[in-house]
Amino acid sequence: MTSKFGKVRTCNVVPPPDRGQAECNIAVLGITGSGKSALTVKFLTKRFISEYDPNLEDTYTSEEIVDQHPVLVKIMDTADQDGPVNCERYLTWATAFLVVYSIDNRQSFEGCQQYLDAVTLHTKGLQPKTAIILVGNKLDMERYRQVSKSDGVDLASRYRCLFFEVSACLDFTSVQHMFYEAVRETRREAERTLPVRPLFITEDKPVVSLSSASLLTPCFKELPSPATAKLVTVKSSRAQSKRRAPTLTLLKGFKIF
Ligand SMILES: Nc1nc2c(ncn2[C@@H]2O[C@H](COP(=O)(O)OP(=O)(O)OP(=O)(O)O)[C@@H](O)[C@H]2O)c(=O)[nH]1
Repeated sequence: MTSKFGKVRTCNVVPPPDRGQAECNIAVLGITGSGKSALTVKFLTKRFISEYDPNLEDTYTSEEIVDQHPVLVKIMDTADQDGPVNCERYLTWATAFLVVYSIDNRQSFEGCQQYLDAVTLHTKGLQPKTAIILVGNKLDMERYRQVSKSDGVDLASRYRCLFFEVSACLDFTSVQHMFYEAVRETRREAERTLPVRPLFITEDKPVVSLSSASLLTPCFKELPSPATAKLVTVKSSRAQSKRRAPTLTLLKGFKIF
């Protein structure tokens, strides 16, 4: 078929996105002491914080560029004292979950299952699917390891989720990669579930870019303009009744290496 634009053919492509703000809400879960705060802070600041208030539960917002596309990453560093009991606050909020255990603590690994159960039960049948990542933290504690890597792999495959072993006190890149994978998984799922409808496009020049960030849904849309600097903000979720310290003491009360 020809037209005044040249040769035309019918293709199935994803419709152009609406231009809004790309967001990815990541909830970090796991039993106390597994390293949720340390991983969150490492990702946000590239630093390892060794002392913290275990009762804090905060949500952080950071402007990131993932695969050349800007995204507002929101991270809820949860503080469940009794496992996933009152977990509606993050189950309904998150588009991705990091379920963290410590490789030197078998109990923390066993504790992961209740989080994985809660998340998979809540997200069952949801479209787009929710990204879930199992994280074995404290990789630097190899000599005290109580959870083998294959145990982690097996658990992850049982719940069909991604799996990483990292350390909050070693290299930043692998921690960043893990958070970025949560963003990518959310993106991929958003793309996968977009309705496909036929469009006419010319063969002479591309009309619609099929780059990953151009295929976005309302839960994951593009930022209007690229972010130039990393901006991290902190917001109290006020979800945790045991919360004691004010949010903005985040970096004041910590030892930073
Ligand atoms: N060696 C080592 N220690 C870590 C690592 N990550 C965290 N820690 C330490 O483990 C302890 C618990 O870390 P947190 O990040 O506070 O753990 P959490 O899961 O947030 O704990 P809650 O806030 O109580 O829920 C702290 O003393 C951290 O310094 C790690 O990768 N390696």
